[in-house]
Order: sequence, then structure tokens, then C-alpha cells
Amino acid sequence: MWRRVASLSSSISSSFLAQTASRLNTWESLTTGIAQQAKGVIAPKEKTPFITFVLGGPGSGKGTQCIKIVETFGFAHLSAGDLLRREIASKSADGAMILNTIKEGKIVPSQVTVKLIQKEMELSDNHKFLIDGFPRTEENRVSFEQILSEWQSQIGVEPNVVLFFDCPEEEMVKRVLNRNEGRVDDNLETIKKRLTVFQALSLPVINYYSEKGKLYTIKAIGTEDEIFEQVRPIFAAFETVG
Ligand SMILES: Nc1ncnc2c1ncn2[C@@H]1O[C@H](COP(=O)(O)OP(=O)(O)O)[C@@H](O)[C@H]1O
Ligand SMILES: Nc1ccn([C@@H]2O[C@H](COP(=O)(O)OP(=O)(O)O)[C@@H](O)[C@H]2O)c(=O)n1
Ligand SMILES: [Mg+2]
Repeated sequence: MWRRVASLSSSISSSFLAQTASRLNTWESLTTGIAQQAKGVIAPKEKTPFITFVLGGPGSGKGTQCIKIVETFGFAHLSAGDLLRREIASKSADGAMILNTIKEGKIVPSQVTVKLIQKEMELSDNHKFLIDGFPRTEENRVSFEQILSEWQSQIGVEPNVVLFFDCPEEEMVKRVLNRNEGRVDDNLETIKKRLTVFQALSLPVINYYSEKGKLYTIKAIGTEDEIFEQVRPIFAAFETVG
């Protein structure tokens, strides 16, 4: 669905744009050279993308619940943190910068993270995306919106759903210290910094989506299954509509 045709330009946004434009039948209005290059070659998209942002502090259970959402509702799971860690492991040009930023509990520049997410979306055959741990800042949010507006000017730039896993700090710290995945940021010193960043930079994004009426707040305390029972009806409602 979001596949790239092998012989086309390697530009990520070009095929995404071309497919979207084709599906929306707005091809002629998109007059960039890239779009013209791909005209008539790419199969049209079959479905409108459904985008869910998954937000919450470190250790609030985002990744754990994303696995359940994938199992139950068939989304593609894109974890911003996992994509950044994969960049570090692949020793890419940005790897050292990303590692230092994560160790410090700070936020990687949006252009880096958005590019990784964009690439994964484009390569996916799915049209339902769970974007986990993103946007973590207003800068993240605006960068992604800019990409969406380029890709799909006719559909709008807002996510369909924003989940917020609301968890007390004490519980988040306990979970992160027990996570045992060998992460460089799962130590008390970095967690404290991450909680400060969450309060200062991520909560404004959560408030933004609350004001937009997009936010679904989940009380992220209890067993994993209990928490999923709060999540399930949100997506079930969209399944019925869709
Ligand atoms: N409801 C829960 N109760 C207790 N521990 C949990 C719960 N949900 C997740 N965990 C554990 O807490 C840790 C952090 O969860 P994770 O899903 O990685 O959170 P996040 O992605 O928000 O940082 C993991 O070790 C996970 O197994
Ligand atoms: N949008 C994002 C997401 C993660 N990150 C970095 O990656 C780290 C780990 O993110 P994560 O989502 O895997 O962390 P958890 O909330 O799952 O514990 C963050 O603390 C940031 O340093 C980022 O810079 N920008
Ligand atoms: Mg996570």
C-alpha cells in the first residue's frame, strides 16, 4: 500500500506524495518535478492513513500497550526511540549525536527523528500507524505536520487519535529501573532528567491535542490487561465507523 516502486527515485517523499496524490485524484494540481517524474507509474493507495500518536512519560507503558494494539487491531508500530536506537546500532552519521542526546535524556533534533518515521511509514504496507514516543516536543509536532501537509494536502495534518498514558512519576521510575533492556537511559540520573523534559516539553503537546479534542487519556496504573481494557474501546469505535 505504501510500497515504493523499485525503479523510481529514491526520494522518500516523492513516492509517498505521488501515491497520495494519485489516490486523491489531485495529480494535476501537484506540479513538482518529482511528482511529474513518477506520474502514472505508482499504484494508487487504497486507504487513507490512520495515524495514532502514543504519548506518556518514560515507563508509562507505551511500548507494552502498543504490542497489544498491534495484536488486536493490526497497526504498524513505529517507536521513535527504537528507530533512534537502531540508528545508533547501525553506526550512522548521526549515531554518536543520538547516543549522547539519549544518555542526557534530551530530545534529538526533529529533522532526524521525523526522517526516520517518514521512511518507515513509506516502506510499510500498512495504512494504520502507531507512532510511539512521538511527538515529544512542539518542535517534533510541527515538523511532522509539515511533512504531512506536503504529502497529503487534501487530507489534513492532524493525527486521528492521540493516546496519553497517564502514570504517576513514582510508578514510572520503578518500572524504568526494572526494565532490564540494557538501555543507556534506564538509570536514576537520566530518568530524573527525562521526567523534567517530559513535564517541560511533552506536556504542552499533550495539552495541545487535548484542546483539539484528539486526546484519549488512559489511567496507566494496574495490570497490562486492565490498562488495555481502557485502550480497546477507543480503537474498536473506529473499526465500527471505518
Ligand atoms: N501495567 C504495568 N504494570 C507494571 N509494569 C508494566 C506495566 N506496563 C508495562 N510495564 C513494564 O514497565 C516497563 C516500561 O514499560 P514500557 O512499555 O517499556 O514503557 P514506555 O514505552 O512508556 O517507556 C517495562 O519493563 C514493562 O514490562
Ligand atoms: N521523539 C523522540 C523520541 C525519543 N527520543 C529520545 O529517545 C529516548 C528514548 O525514547 P523512548 O520512547 O524509547 O523511551 P520510553 O518512553 O519508551 O522509555 C528519549 O528519552 C529521547 O532521548 C527523542 O529524542 N525524540
Ligand atoms: Mg517505549
